[in-house]
Amino acid sequence: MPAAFELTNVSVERSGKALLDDVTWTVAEGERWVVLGPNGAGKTTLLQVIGATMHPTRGTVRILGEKLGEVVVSELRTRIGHTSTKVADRIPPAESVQDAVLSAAHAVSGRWQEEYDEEDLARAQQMMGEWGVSALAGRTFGTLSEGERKRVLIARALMTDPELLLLDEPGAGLDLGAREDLLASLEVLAHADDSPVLVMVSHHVEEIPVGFTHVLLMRDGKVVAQGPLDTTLTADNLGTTFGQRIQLDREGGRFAARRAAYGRRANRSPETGETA
Ligand SMILES: Nc1ncnc2c1ncn2[C@@H]1O[C@H](COP(=O)(O)OP(=O)(O)OP(=O)(O)O)[C@@H](O)[C@H]1O
Repeated sequence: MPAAFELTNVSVERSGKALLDDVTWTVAEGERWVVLGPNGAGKTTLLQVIGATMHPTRGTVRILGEKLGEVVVSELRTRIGHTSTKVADRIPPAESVQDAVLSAAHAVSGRWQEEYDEEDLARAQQMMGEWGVSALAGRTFGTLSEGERKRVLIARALMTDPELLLLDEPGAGLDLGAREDLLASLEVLAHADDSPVLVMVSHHVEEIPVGFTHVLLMRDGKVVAQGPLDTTLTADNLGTTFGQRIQLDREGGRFAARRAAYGRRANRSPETGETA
């Protein structure tokens, strides 16, 4: 499989602080990754580098066959869908949901005088349908609940049929039902053959949709571990990432984690549930 993106010895420094510290990471087409780590680990910074909205201080970044520093980033960004609170903040509260999705076709956050054709409108309506927000098409973005907003942002991110989709904490702020609904939709996306490469940032293993294939664990700007979910998402690796002894359980492809009880062995087999 060709690489969707490739980071080699990437560091990002700001105000003398290493936000990313020597990160090397390759993601191939067809893979679905989750990036986990505590607050301040550098997850959002990492997504900004992959989304071509931040340049590294050191190292090499290749995204969708293009090398950062040698490519017109505005063109590269049209091939990448990105959802985050920053993207949400750029959408005017008075923008209709339909225009919030449609305007992605011109990579603008507020519809103004751009021209949209029938194809654009059909695509926006299809995306709103697939993400369950068609009934909200006429509502203003500023009046949406957090769960509705998250779905509209994903519909918008998929509007341009991107090759790479970056989801920064899509489950944050959602109630149990809204989270489970979103996970079910992401599970469908993860299993679809024509889906883009997916990279999702989260704080919680409970938010990993079934169908995701790989995990990257971060702490203090560094990679703690990376690789296939089955072998890399272990209690030991989570413990190192979050600085605690962790008990990890897995059932039906979903994960659950909590602090390990004192004296208990933290490593529980994800397959059998038995402690090792
Ligand atoms: N411009 C900057 N100057 C200095 N420090 C910064 C700058 N931008 C971010 N940071 C710091 O870099 C660290 C990594 O930030 P980042 O937002 O990438 O972490 P994160 O893992 O996404 O955190 P969270 O889970 O809380 O969203 C944080 O400690 C943050 O305060």
